[in-house]
Amino acid sequence: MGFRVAVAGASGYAGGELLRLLAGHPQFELAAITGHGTAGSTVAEVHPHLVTLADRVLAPTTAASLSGADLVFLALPHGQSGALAAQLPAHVKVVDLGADHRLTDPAQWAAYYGGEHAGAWTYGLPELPGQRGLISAAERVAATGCYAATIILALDPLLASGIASPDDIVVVAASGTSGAGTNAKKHLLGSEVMGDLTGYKVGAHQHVPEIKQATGARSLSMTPILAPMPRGILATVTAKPMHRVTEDEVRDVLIAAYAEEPFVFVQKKGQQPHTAATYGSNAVHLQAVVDLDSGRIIVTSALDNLGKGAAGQAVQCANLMLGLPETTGLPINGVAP
Ligand SMILES: NC(=O)C1=CN([C@@H]2O[C@H](COP(=O)(O)OP(=O)(O)OC[C@H]3O[C@@H](n4cnc5c(N)ncnc54)[C@H](OP(=O)(O)O)[C@@H]3O)[C@@H](O)[C@H]2O)C=CC1
Ligand SMILES: CC(=O)N[C@@H](CCC(=O)OP(=O)(O)O)C(=O)O
Repeated sequence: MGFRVAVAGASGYAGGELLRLLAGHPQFELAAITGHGTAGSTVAEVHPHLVTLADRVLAPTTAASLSGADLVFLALPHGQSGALAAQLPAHVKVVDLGADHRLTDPAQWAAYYGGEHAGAWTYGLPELPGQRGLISAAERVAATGCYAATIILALDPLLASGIASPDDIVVVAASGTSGAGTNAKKHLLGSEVMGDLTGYKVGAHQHVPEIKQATGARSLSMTPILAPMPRGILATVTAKPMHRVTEDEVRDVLIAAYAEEPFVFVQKKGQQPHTAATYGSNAVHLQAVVDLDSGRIIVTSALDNLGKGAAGQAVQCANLMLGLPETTGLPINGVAP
């Protein structure tokens, strides 16, 4: 039996990637698709790459237009999901791609986002130990942030195994420009982004509390960098080992943590993850080394911010919530070159 799914915020980058995945999903039928300023436009006008949906028209984003679906994906700006989700009937399952329902601590929400805290939902990262069952049983799921997914998947096995200290974790991570959404266009003109690297939100990125909440990290410093590419995140996660460790020991921790995971790939020794290798897929590529000088553990992690970082993650959660095989409709191989 198939399911009817709806997408709110379908004109955005995350919404567009959702439409692309849902159009190829064998068990999902697209019910409503909605936009805000673009309501009334066709998909051809906002996403010319989605030719099989070209004539579909975006409805306004209202509870009434979304309520006919079995499951609704919300791909709206921060602060817009809470009120809308509260108006949806209880029998409609919801996956929120935004941040509104990720944090359990209202004080952390206030510190990093501001405004009223909408309350926490089940956190949508199936690879976290114990989380898959919770997602399967949930009616409402808050999918991960894009940086958060990249970093949590690199860090959690280190902390869960006790091989690394939860204190003094340092992350440097570069993101493609689609991470900033379509509204950032004016500030992300190609002529300004091409040939440039810059840090932003340095020392105060909103995904820090999310990563700490998911992994139990106690102290984490994160430096995000805007990279001149449309998609992809590469994170380097550097942690202090609890005792002297070898590269093989750290790699074994990652390999054991993800042995049964369909979307997480620990690279062969000597290889490093490439963002381009994850484009268009729901895969995460990881590698671990031990720093020759400091002895610190360095895990590098790459994914597609619109794939496993957003739309792919959301579809993975939706599959679980609807009792489908988790990998249904999700590409594992990337697109290259
Ligand atoms: N981009 C990414 O890599 C990731 C994004 N996310 C999250 O997904 C969500 C969407 O992100 P993204 O697609 O990048 O953002 P975009 O800015 O590209 O898209 C935002 C969408 O929300 C709609 N919208 C804008 N304002 C309002 C409003 N006031 N009320 C209702 N709808 C509105 C827009 O409609 P219209 O265009 O018609 O005005 C558009 O469909 C965000 O919460 C983001 O943080 C999560 C992980 C990764
Ligand atoms: C390049 C860029 O600006 N990226 C955004 C990603 C934010 C995002 O998508 O946030 P959520 O995943 O929490 O929804 C940023 O760093 O804020």
